[in-house]
Amino acid sequence: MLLNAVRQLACAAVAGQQALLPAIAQFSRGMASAHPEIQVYAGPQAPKKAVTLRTLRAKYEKQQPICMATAYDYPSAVHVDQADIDIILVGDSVSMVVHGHDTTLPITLDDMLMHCKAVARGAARAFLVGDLPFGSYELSTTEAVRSAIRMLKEGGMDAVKLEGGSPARVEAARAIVEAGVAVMGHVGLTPQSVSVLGGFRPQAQVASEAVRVINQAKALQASGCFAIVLECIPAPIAAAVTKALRIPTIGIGAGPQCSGQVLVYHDLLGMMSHPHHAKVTPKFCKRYAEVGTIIQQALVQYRQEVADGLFPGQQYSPYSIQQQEVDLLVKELESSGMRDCAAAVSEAAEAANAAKQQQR
Ligand SMILES: Nc1nc(=O)c2c([nH]1)NC[C@@H]1CN(c3ccc(C(=O)N[C@@H](CCC(=O)O)C(=O)O)cc3)CN21
Ligand SMILES: CC(C)C(=O)C(=O)O
Ligand SMILES: [Mg+2]
Repeated sequence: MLLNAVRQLACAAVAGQQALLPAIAQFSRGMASAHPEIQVYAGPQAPKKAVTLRTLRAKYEKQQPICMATAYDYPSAVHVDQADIDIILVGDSVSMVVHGHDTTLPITLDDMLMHCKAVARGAARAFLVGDLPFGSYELSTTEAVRSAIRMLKEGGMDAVKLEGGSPARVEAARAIVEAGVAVMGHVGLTPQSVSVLGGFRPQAQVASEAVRVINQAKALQASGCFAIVLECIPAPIAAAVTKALRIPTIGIGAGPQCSGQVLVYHDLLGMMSHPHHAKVTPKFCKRYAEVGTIIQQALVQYRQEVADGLFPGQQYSPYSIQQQEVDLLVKELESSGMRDCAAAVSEAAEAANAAKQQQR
Protein backbone atom coordinates (compact mmCIF):
# COMPACT_ATOMS: atom_id res chain seq x y z
CA MET A 1 0.00 0.00 0.00
CA LEU A 2 2.62 2.49 1.16
CA LEU A 3 5.08 1.24 -1.43
CA ASN A 4 2.48 1.72 -4.12
CA ALA A 5 1.91 5.30 -3.04
CA VAL A 6 5.67 5.99 -3.08
CA ARG A 7 5.94 4.43 -6.52
CA GLN A 8 3.08 6.56 -7.76
CA LEU A 9 4.71 9.67 -6.31
CA ALA A 10 8.02 8.83 -7.99
CA CYS A 11 6.26 8.31 -11.32
CA ALA A 12 4.50 11.61 -10.92
CA ALA A 13 7.83 13.32 -10.17
CA VAL A 14 9.44 11.94 -13.34
CA ALA A 15 6.39 12.82 -15.40
CA GLY A 16 6.39 16.21 -13.73
CA GLN A 17 10.02 16.81 -14.68
CA GLN A 18 9.36 15.84 -18.28
CA ALA A 19 6.33 18.07 -18.32
CA LEU A 20 8.26 20.95 -16.76
CA LEU A 21 9.73 22.56 -19.87
CA PRO A 22 6.53 22.62 -21.94
CA ALA A 23 4.68 23.72 -18.79
CA ILE A 24 7.02 26.67 -18.34
CA ALA A 25 6.63 27.57 -22.00
CA GLN A 26 2.85 27.31 -21.67
CA PHE A 27 2.97 29.39 -18.48
CA SER A 28 4.96 32.15 -20.15
CA ARG A 29 2.60 32.08 -23.14
CA GLY A 30 -0.33 32.27 -20.74
CA MET A 31 1.26 35.18 -18.90
CA ALA A 32 1.89 36.93 -22.17
CA SER A 33 -1.70 36.56 -23.34
CA ALA A 34 -3.07 37.67 -19.97
CA HIS A 35 -0.70 40.64 -20.10
CA PRO A 36 -0.16 41.54 -23.76
CA GLU A 37 2.43 44.13 -22.76
CA ILE A 38 4.77 41.36 -21.53
CA GLN A 39 5.05 39.83 -24.98
CA VAL A 40 6.08 43.17 -26.43
CA TYR A 41 8.67 44.42 -23.98
CA ALA A 42 9.90 41.38 -22.08
CA GLY A 43 9.25 38.32 -24.22
CA PRO A 44 12.25 36.08 -24.90
CA GLN A 45 12.00 36.95 -28.61
CA ALA A 46 11.78 40.71 -28.03
CA PRO A 47 14.47 42.44 -30.09
CA LYS A 48 17.26 44.14 -28.18
CA LYS A 49 16.74 47.89 -27.99
CA ALA A 50 19.21 49.63 -30.26
CA VAL A 51 18.87 53.00 -28.56
CA THR A 52 19.36 53.25 -24.81
CA LEU A 53 20.39 55.96 -22.35
CA ARG A 54 23.96 54.73 -22.88
CA THR A 55 23.92 55.01 -26.67
CA LEU A 56 22.26 58.43 -26.40
CA ARG A 57 24.97 59.50 -23.97
CA ALA A 58 27.67 58.24 -26.36
CA LYS A 59 26.14 60.21 -29.22
CA TYR A 60 26.06 63.36 -27.09
CA GLU A 61 29.68 62.91 -26.06
CA LYS A 62 30.73 62.48 -29.69
CA GLN A 63 28.74 65.65 -30.46
CA GLN A 64 26.52 63.81 -32.94
CA PRO A 65 23.06 65.40 -33.13
CA ILE A 66 20.27 63.38 -31.48
CA CYS A 67 17.08 63.07 -33.53
CA MET A 68 13.63 62.81 -31.96
CA ALA A 69 10.16 62.76 -33.52
CA THR A 70 6.72 62.22 -32.08
CA ALA A 71 4.51 59.22 -32.81
CA TYR A 72 1.09 58.49 -31.41
CA ASP A 73 0.02 55.09 -32.70
CA TYR A 74 1.24 51.82 -34.21
CA PRO A 75 1.74 52.93 -37.84
CA SER A 76 3.47 56.22 -36.95
CA ALA A 77 5.73 54.35 -34.50
CA VAL A 78 6.69 51.85 -37.21
CA HIS A 79 7.49 54.71 -39.60
CA VAL A 80 9.63 56.65 -37.12
CA ASP A 81 11.36 53.52 -35.83
CA GLN A 82 12.25 52.33 -39.33
CA ALA A 83 13.66 55.76 -40.19
CA ASP A 84 16.33 55.08 -37.54
CA ILE A 85 15.30 58.15 -35.51
CA ASP A 86 16.86 57.89 -32.04
CA ILE A 87 13.95 58.83 -29.81
CA ILE A 88 10.20 58.52 -30.23
CA LEU A 89 8.23 60.97 -28.11
CA VAL A 90 4.62 60.06 -27.41
CA GLY A 91 3.82 63.75 -27.04
CA ASP A 92 0.78 65.27 -25.40
CA SER A 93 0.59 67.21 -28.70
CA VAL A 94 -1.53 64.15 -29.59
CA SER A 95 -4.31 66.14 -27.93
CA MET A 96 -4.08 68.67 -30.77
CA VAL A 97 -2.94 66.74 -33.84
CA VAL A 98 -4.89 63.53 -33.26
CA HIS A 99 -7.80 64.45 -31.00
CA GLY A 100 -8.41 67.89 -32.52
CA HIS A 101 -8.27 69.94 -29.32
CA ASP A 102 -6.94 73.52 -29.37
CA THR A 103 -4.44 72.84 -26.57
CA THR A 104 -2.63 69.95 -24.89
CA LEU A 105 -4.61 70.39 -21.68
CA PRO A 106 -7.55 67.97 -22.18
CA ILE A 107 -5.55 64.77 -22.77
CA THR A 108 -5.62 62.41 -19.75
CA LEU A 109 -3.04 59.98 -18.40
CA ASP A 110 -5.26 57.06 -19.47
CA ASP A 111 -5.51 58.51 -23.00
CA MET A 112 -1.73 58.91 -23.06
CA LEU A 113 -1.21 55.32 -21.88
CA MET A 114 -3.39 54.05 -24.72
CA HIS A 115 -1.21 55.90 -27.25
CA CYS A 116 1.99 54.76 -25.51
CA LYS A 117 0.95 51.10 -25.70
CA ALA A 118 0.25 51.36 -29.42
CA VAL A 119 3.60 53.08 -30.03
CA ALA A 120 5.48 50.50 -27.95
CA ARG A 121 4.03 47.72 -30.15
CA GLY A 122 5.35 49.43 -33.27
CA ALA A 123 8.79 50.55 -32.10
CA ALA A 124 11.46 47.86 -31.91
CA ARG A 125 14.62 49.92 -31.58
CA ALA A 126 13.98 53.58 -30.74
CA PHE A 127 14.19 54.97 -27.19
CA LEU A 128 10.64 55.72 -26.04
CA VAL A 129 9.69 58.83 -24.07
CA GLY A 130 6.13 59.47 -22.88
CA ASP A 131 4.87 62.97 -22.07
CA LEU A 132 3.31 63.20 -18.62
CA PRO A 133 0.05 65.05 -19.39
CA PHE A 134 -1.29 68.14 -17.66
CA GLY A 135 -2.73 67.19 -14.27
CA SER A 136 -0.78 63.97 -13.80
CA TYR A 137 2.26 65.26 -11.88
CA GLU A 138 1.60 68.71 -10.38
CA LEU A 139 -0.38 67.87 -7.24
CA SER A 140 2.33 66.01 -5.36
CA THR A 141 5.58 64.18 -5.91
CA THR A 142 3.70 61.01 -4.96
CA GLU A 143 1.30 61.49 -7.84
CA ALA A 144 4.16 62.40 -10.17
CA VAL A 145 5.97 59.15 -9.31
CA ARG A 146 2.77 57.12 -9.66
CA SER A 147 2.06 58.59 -13.12
CA ALA A 148 5.66 58.06 -14.24
CA ILE A 149 5.62 54.44 -13.11
CA ARG A 150 2.40 53.82 -15.03
CA MET A 151 4.05 55.22 -18.19
CA LEU A 152 6.74 52.54 -17.94
CA LYS A 153 4.76 49.69 -16.47
CA GLU A 154 1.58 50.00 -18.53
CA GLY A 155 2.66 52.23 -21.41
CA GLY A 156 5.92 50.43 -22.21
CA MET A 157 7.92 53.67 -22.25
CA ASP A 158 11.64 53.90 -21.45
CA ALA A 159 11.37 57.36 -19.87
CA VAL A 160 8.95 60.20 -19.20
CA LYS A 161 9.01 63.92 -19.96
CA LEU A 162 7.54 66.66 -17.81
CA GLU A 163 7.19 70.40 -18.41
CA GLY A 164 8.60 73.30 -16.43
CA GLY A 165 11.59 74.20 -14.30
CA SER A 166 10.01 75.71 -11.19
CA PRO A 167 11.14 74.27 -7.83
CA ALA A 168 8.01 72.09 -7.64
CA ARG A 169 8.66 70.61 -11.11
CA VAL A 170 12.34 70.05 -10.25
CA GLU A 171 11.27 68.19 -7.09
CA ALA A 172 8.87 66.05 -9.13
CA ALA A 173 11.67 65.23 -11.59
CA ARG A 174 13.99 64.31 -8.70
CA ALA A 175 11.39 62.05 -7.07
CA ILE A 176 10.67 60.26 -10.36
CA VAL A 177 14.38 59.70 -11.05
CA GLU A 178 14.81 58.39 -7.49
CA ALA A 179 11.96 55.97 -8.14
CA GLY A 180 14.02 54.60 -11.03
CA VAL A 181 12.39 56.30 -13.99
CA ALA A 182 14.49 58.34 -16.45
CA VAL A 183 13.21 61.89 -16.91
CA MET A 184 13.49 64.33 -19.80
CA GLY A 185 12.92 67.97 -18.85
CA HIS A 186 11.21 70.64 -20.96
CA VAL A 187 11.64 74.42 -20.63
CA GLY A 188 11.00 77.53 -22.72
CA LEU A 189 7.51 77.35 -24.18
CA THR A 190 5.71 74.80 -22.03
CA PRO A 191 2.33 74.36 -23.76
CA GLN A 192 0.68 72.94 -20.62
CA SER A 193 1.08 76.45 -19.09
CA VAL A 194 -0.84 78.09 -21.95
CA SER A 195 -3.35 79.41 -19.42
CA VAL A 196 -0.72 81.56 -17.68
CA LEU A 197 1.38 82.22 -20.80
CA GLY A 198 -1.66 83.49 -22.69
CA GLY A 199 -0.80 81.68 -25.92
CA PHE A 200 1.82 79.63 -27.73
CA ARG A 201 4.47 82.36 -27.85
CA PRO A 202 8.24 82.35 -28.09
CA GLN A 203 9.90 82.56 -24.65
CA ALA A 204 13.12 83.99 -23.15
CA GLN A 205 13.36 86.95 -25.49
CA VAL A 206 14.49 89.29 -22.70
CA ALA A 207 17.72 88.79 -20.77
CA SER A 208 16.06 88.29 -17.37
CA GLU A 209 13.77 85.57 -18.73
CA ALA A 210 16.69 83.96 -20.55
CA VAL A 211 18.66 83.77 -17.30
CA ARG A 212 15.63 82.14 -15.66
CA VAL A 213 15.43 79.49 -18.42
CA ILE A 214 19.17 78.76 -18.07
CA ASN A 215 18.79 78.35 -14.31
CA GLN A 216 15.71 76.14 -14.70
CA ALA A 217 17.61 73.90 -17.12
CA LYS A 218 20.53 73.65 -14.68
CA ALA A 219 18.17 72.77 -11.82
CA LEU A 220 16.52 70.05 -13.91
CA GLN A 221 19.97 68.66 -14.75
CA ALA A 222 20.82 68.63 -11.05
CA SER A 223 17.59 66.73 -10.33
CA GLY A 224 18.85 63.91 -12.57
CA CYS A 225 17.21 64.59 -15.95
CA PHE A 226 19.02 62.84 -18.83
CA ALA A 227 18.07 65.49 -21.43
CA ILE A 228 16.05 68.69 -21.73
CA VAL A 229 13.71 69.90 -24.46
CA LEU A 230 14.06 73.60 -25.32
CA GLU A 231 10.93 74.89 -27.05
CA CYS A 232 10.42 78.19 -28.90
CA ILE A 233 13.38 80.21 -27.62
CA PRO A 234 15.92 82.30 -29.57
CA ALA A 235 18.89 80.29 -30.86
CA PRO A 236 21.46 82.26 -28.77
CA ILE A 237 19.58 81.39 -25.57
CA ALA A 238 19.40 77.71 -26.56
CA ALA A 239 23.14 77.86 -27.32
CA ALA A 240 23.76 79.26 -23.83
CA VAL A 241 21.66 76.52 -22.18
CA THR A 242 23.41 73.84 -24.25
CA LYS A 243 26.81 75.23 -23.21
CA ALA A 244 25.76 75.41 -19.55
CA LEU A 245 24.68 71.75 -19.38
CA ARG A 246 26.43 68.36 -19.33
CA ILE A 247 23.29 66.63 -20.68
CA PRO A 248 21.82 66.93 -24.19
CA THR A 249 19.39 69.69 -25.14
CA ILE A 250 16.71 68.76 -27.69
CA GLY A 251 15.42 71.82 -29.55
CA ILE A 252 12.10 72.62 -31.21
CA GLY A 253 12.03 76.16 -32.54
CA ALA A 254 15.27 76.69 -30.59
CA GLY A 255 17.90 77.00 -33.31
CA PRO A 256 20.78 74.86 -34.53
CA GLN A 257 23.09 74.82 -31.48
CA CYS A 258 21.05 72.29 -29.48
CA SER A 259 22.41 68.76 -28.99
CA GLY A 260 19.41 67.39 -30.88
CA GLN A 261 16.14 68.27 -32.57
CA VAL A 262 12.52 67.23 -32.22
CA LEU A 263 9.50 67.75 -34.49
CA VAL A 264 5.88 66.70 -34.38
CA TYR A 265 5.12 63.84 -36.81
CA HIS A 266 2.13 65.50 -38.48
CA ASP A 267 4.02 68.79 -38.89
CA LEU A 268 7.17 67.36 -40.47
CA LEU A 269 5.15 65.21 -42.86
CA GLY A 270 2.95 68.11 -43.93
CA MET A 271 -0.09 66.20 -42.76
CA MET A 272 -2.00 69.27 -41.58
CA SER A 273 -1.49 71.53 -44.59
CA HIS A 274 -5.19 72.29 -44.87
CA PRO A 275 -5.93 75.86 -43.68
CA HIS A 276 -8.28 74.38 -41.08
CA HIS A 277 -5.23 72.96 -39.29
CA ALA A 278 -2.85 75.88 -39.84
CA LYS A 279 -3.23 77.04 -36.24
CA VAL A 280 -1.42 73.96 -34.93
CA THR A 281 1.45 74.05 -37.43
CA PRO A 282 4.14 76.36 -35.98
CA LYS A 283 6.37 78.27 -38.39
CA PHE A 284 9.64 76.70 -37.13
CA CYS A 285 8.51 73.41 -38.60
CA LYS A 286 10.09 72.24 -41.86
CA ARG A 287 7.78 70.11 -43.98
CA TYR A 288 9.69 67.16 -45.38
CA ALA A 289 6.67 66.04 -47.39
CA GLU A 290 3.16 67.08 -48.30
CA VAL A 291 1.49 63.93 -47.08
CA GLY A 292 -1.78 65.75 -46.36
CA THR A 293 -2.10 66.66 -50.04
CA ILE A 294 -1.34 63.09 -51.10
CA ILE A 295 -3.94 61.72 -48.67
CA GLN A 296 -6.52 64.20 -49.94
CA GLN A 297 -5.83 63.35 -53.60
CA ALA A 298 -6.10 59.62 -52.91
CA LEU A 299 -9.40 59.98 -51.04
CA VAL A 300 -10.93 62.12 -53.81
CA GLN A 301 -9.79 59.61 -56.45
CA TYR A 302 -11.31 56.74 -54.44
CA ARG A 303 -14.60 58.61 -54.10
CA GLN A 304 -14.64 59.31 -57.85
CA GLU A 305 -13.85 55.73 -58.82
CA VAL A 306 -16.66 54.41 -56.62
CA ALA A 307 -19.05 57.02 -58.04
CA ASP A 308 -18.00 56.08 -61.62
CA GLY A 309 -18.26 52.33 -60.97
CA LEU A 310 -14.53 51.87 -61.69
CA PHE A 311 -13.73 50.43 -58.27
CA PRO A 312 -13.50 47.56 -57.41
CA GLY A 313 -13.82 46.12 -60.95
CA GLN A 314 -12.72 42.50 -61.53
CA GLN A 315 -9.14 43.24 -60.45
CA TYR A 316 -10.07 43.88 -56.81
CA SER A 317 -12.75 41.17 -56.59
CA PRO A 318 -10.51 38.22 -55.79
CA TYR A 319 -12.95 35.59 -54.49
CA SER A 320 -13.81 33.01 -57.13
CA ILE A 321 -16.48 30.34 -57.40
CA GLN A 322 -16.15 27.23 -59.56
CA GLN A 323 -18.39 26.98 -62.65
CA GLN A 324 -20.10 23.78 -61.38
CA GLU A 325 -21.12 25.62 -58.21
CA VAL A 326 -22.41 28.51 -60.30
CA ASP A 327 -24.48 26.07 -62.38
CA LEU A 328 -25.90 24.41 -59.23
CA LEU A 329 -26.80 27.77 -57.72
CA VAL A 330 -28.42 29.01 -60.94
CA LYS A 331 -30.54 25.83 -61.15
CA GLU A 332 -31.53 26.18 -57.50
CA LEU A 333 -32.50 29.84 -57.90
CA GLU A 334 -34.46 29.20 -61.12
CA SER A 335 -36.40 26.33 -59.56
CA SER A 336 -37.40 28.57 -56.65
CA GLY A 337 -38.65 31.21 -59.10
CA MET A 338 -35.79 33.67 -58.64
CA ARG A 339 -35.09 34.20 -62.35
CA ASP A 340 -33.56 37.69 -62.10
CA CYS A 341 -31.33 36.56 -59.30
CA ALA A 342 -30.15 33.53 -61.30
CA ALA A 343 -29.45 35.74 -64.33
CA ALA A 344 -27.39 38.10 -62.15
CA VAL A 345 -25.28 35.16 -60.95
CA SER A 346 -24.63 33.88 -64.50
CA GLU A 347 -23.81 37.33 -65.78
CA ALA A 348 -21.39 38.14 -62.97
CA ALA A 349 -19.69 34.74 -63.31
CA GLU A 350 -19.25 35.30 -67.06
CA ALA A 351 -17.80 38.76 -66.46
CA ALA A 352 -15.34 37.35 -63.90
CA ASN A 353 -14.31 34.57 -66.34
CA ALA A 354 -13.87 37.05 -69.19
CA ALA A 355 -11.62 39.20 -66.97
CA LYS A 356 -9.59 36.13 -66.01
CA GLN A 357 -9.14 35.18 -69.69
CA GLN A 358 -7.92 38.70 -70.42
CA GLN A 359 -5.37 38.52 -67.61
CA ARG A 360 -3.75 35.41 -69.14
N1 LIG B 1 1.23 70.34 -34.32
C1 LIG B 1 1.87 70.79 -33.26
N2 LIG B 1 3.18 71.11 -33.39
C2 LIG B 1 3.88 71.59 -32.33
O1 LIG B 1 5.09 71.85 -32.48
C3 LIG B 1 3.22 71.74 -31.09
C4 LIG B 1 1.87 71.37 -31.01
N3 LIG B 1 1.22 70.91 -32.09
N4 LIG B 1 1.20 71.44 -29.85
C5 LIG B 1 1.93 71.69 -28.63
C6 LIG B 1 2.99 72.66 -28.87
C7 LIG B 1 2.44 74.04 -29.22
N5 LIG B 1 3.44 74.51 -30.12
C8 LIG B 1 3.38 75.73 -30.80
C9 LIG B 1 2.21 76.15 -31.41
C10 LIG B 1 2.17 77.34 -32.09
C11 LIG B 1 3.28 78.15 -32.14
C12 LIG B 1 3.19 79.45 -32.88
O2 LIG B 1 2.68 79.48 -33.97
N6 LIG B 1 3.66 80.52 -32.30
C13 LIG B 1 3.65 81.82 -32.98
C14 LIG B 1 3.15 82.88 -32.04
C15 LIG B 1 1.67 82.82 -31.84
C16 LIG B 1 1.17 83.86 -30.87
O3 LIG B 1 1.82 84.86 -30.69
O4 LIG B 1 0.10 83.64 -30.32
C17 LIG B 1 5.07 82.16 -33.37
O5 LIG B 1 5.23 83.16 -34.05
O6 LIG B 1 6.00 81.43 -33.05
C18 LIG B 1 4.47 77.75 -31.52
C19 LIG B 1 4.51 76.53 -30.85
C20 LIG B 1 4.50 73.57 -30.26
N7 LIG B 1 3.85 72.31 -29.99
C1 LIG C 1 6.80 69.28 -29.17
C2 LIG C 1 7.26 68.21 -28.23
C3 LIG C 1 8.52 68.56 -27.54
C4 LIG C 1 6.18 67.87 -27.25
O1 LIG C 1 6.25 68.05 -26.08
C5 LIG C 1 4.94 67.24 -27.79
O2 LIG C 1 4.91 66.87 -28.98
O3 LIG C 1 3.99 67.08 -27.02
MG1 LIG D 1 4.44 67.82 -25.04
